[in-house]
Formats: sequence, structure tokens, C-alpha cells
Amino acid sequence: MAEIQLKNISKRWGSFVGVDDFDLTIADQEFLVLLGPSGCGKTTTMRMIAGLEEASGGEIWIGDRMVNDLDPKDRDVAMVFQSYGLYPHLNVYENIRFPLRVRKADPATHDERVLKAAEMVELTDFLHRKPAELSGGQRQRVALARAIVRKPSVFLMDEPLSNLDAKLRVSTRAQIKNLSHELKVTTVYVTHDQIEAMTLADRVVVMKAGVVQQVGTPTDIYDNPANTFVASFIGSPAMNLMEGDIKGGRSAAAMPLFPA
Ligand SMILES: Nc1ncnc2c1ncn2[C@@H]1O[C@H](COP(=O)(O)OP(=O)(O)OP(=O)(O)O)[C@@H](O)[C@H]1O
Repeated sequence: MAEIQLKNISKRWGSFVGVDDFDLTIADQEFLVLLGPSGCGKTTTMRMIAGLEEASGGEIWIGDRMVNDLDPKDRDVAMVFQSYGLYPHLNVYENIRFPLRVRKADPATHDERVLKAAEMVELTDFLHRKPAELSGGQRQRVALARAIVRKPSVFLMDEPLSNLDAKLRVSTRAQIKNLSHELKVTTVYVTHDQIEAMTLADRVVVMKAGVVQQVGTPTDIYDNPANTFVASFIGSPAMNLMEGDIKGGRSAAAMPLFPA
């Protein structure tokens, strides 16, 4: 069970507010996407959940534990970053195995667990290769396998697809969604790409300048954007915004006329 509760968390550096009063419960096994433009506080929020950044205020709960004072390694979270973070001198097998060694998992179980994780991301044929001998997509799959090998209850993913080309991004996106479902983990996924957010998320959190603008399912957010910022950020092609007044429950905006 890994419900995540963010109770009014904030992050300040001096007088600068990176994340302001973020309050949300992420359900067990939910796929939650943090979406917003560069600098809006997505990564900082995720780093606070991971324990890589200390919250300036508020409480972070994972399952039934308040984790504010726990080290990242004690929070039962696995992270996947844009930069892969693989060890160049280790082959794929040893890269995937690394978290098991660090956490001193029973060595008798390593082989089976590494092979299973590699199989889930279709890397079985590449186990002997070093990261430099892999494509970007294969490297990202090693990073995914390394995250799943120790069966964490929470996945934290920070723009994991941004180094991949468009086609690979679509297939790896589907793979991430399947993995998260199959492994029954709670996933927090950061992106500035609204298509990625709308296709992956159970719920999306749209942020701007450290402040949550709206939380909802992709359909909620698309159909009922909370404000013009959300409306202008969502939709491809972008939504047209027109000024107008509501009179008697109807819009009185000047509508352009198109020939029938
Ligand atoms: N260590 C720090 N000291 C001061 N300000 C910081 C620090 N880390 C991040 N910030 C600021 O906090 C804000 C939020 O940063 P964050 O990395 O969370 O944004 P983001 O939404 O993930 O952006 P991007 O999509 O570009 O990664 C930014 O304005 C950033 O400059």
C-alpha cells in the first residue's frame, strides 16, 4: 500500500518560493503526472517526495509513515531520470543488479530478479553490453529495469523520455504505463509535454510558478480548465481563447462566422 500524502508542502530558498503549499493525496497505484512549463516546481516537488530536497514546510507521507526525516534510500521509492544515470563501467546486467547489491538483498535471488526485470523491458539480449554500446532508448530501458528490480512501492520519473526520438518516445511511454500497471506501483511522473501527460495520467496536476492550478483527470482538465493558463497549456492544437461576457448563462463573445 503506497498512498502518498503531500500535506501543504512547500519549498523556499531565501525569499524565493519554488513550491507553494502543495496539498494532495495520491492514491495507491495511481499514475499521477505533474505538468507545467519550465521552472514551475515539478522537479522540486518530486525531489521532496524522493528525499533529495528537504521540504521547507508541510508533511510528506508514504503509506503510513511520515518520511520528511527519512533518507532517500529508506523511503521505498525508485527514481528514473532524463539522464539515465547508468554506471558506464558496468554492463547492463550489473547496472540492473546494482540496487540489489546496495540494499544487500539476498544474493541467491539476484540472478532471477535481474533476468525478470530485463525481460519486462525487453533487454534480455543486451545484458553483456556496456551503456556506451546501447541506443538512447535501450539505455532508458536499463534505467527502468534498475528501478523495477527491487519492487519499490513508488516510482518517481522525471522527464524520462525527453532524450528519445518521437517514435521511441511513444513506444517507451506505453511500456512505462504497462509496467506501472503490472507492478501495481504508485507513480509520480514529471513532464512539460501535455500530450505525454494526457496519455499517461490517471490524474494530472497542472502547475505554474510553484502553485497548483488544477488537479483532475485528463478529460476534466481538457473539458473544464480551471483558468486561462490551464486552457492555454492544454490541447493540441492549442485552444482558441476569446474574451466575452456571460449573460443569462450564455456567452456573449463575438463569434467569428464561417460559411456553412
Ligand atoms: N537549489 C535551488 N536554489 C534556488 N532556486 C532553485 C533551486 N532549485 C530550483 N530552483 C528554482 O525553483 C523553481 C522550480 O524549479 P524546478 O526544477 O522544480 O522546475 P521544473 O518545473 O521542474 O522545471 P523544468 O521543466 O525546467 O525542469 C525554478 O525557478 C528554479 O530556478
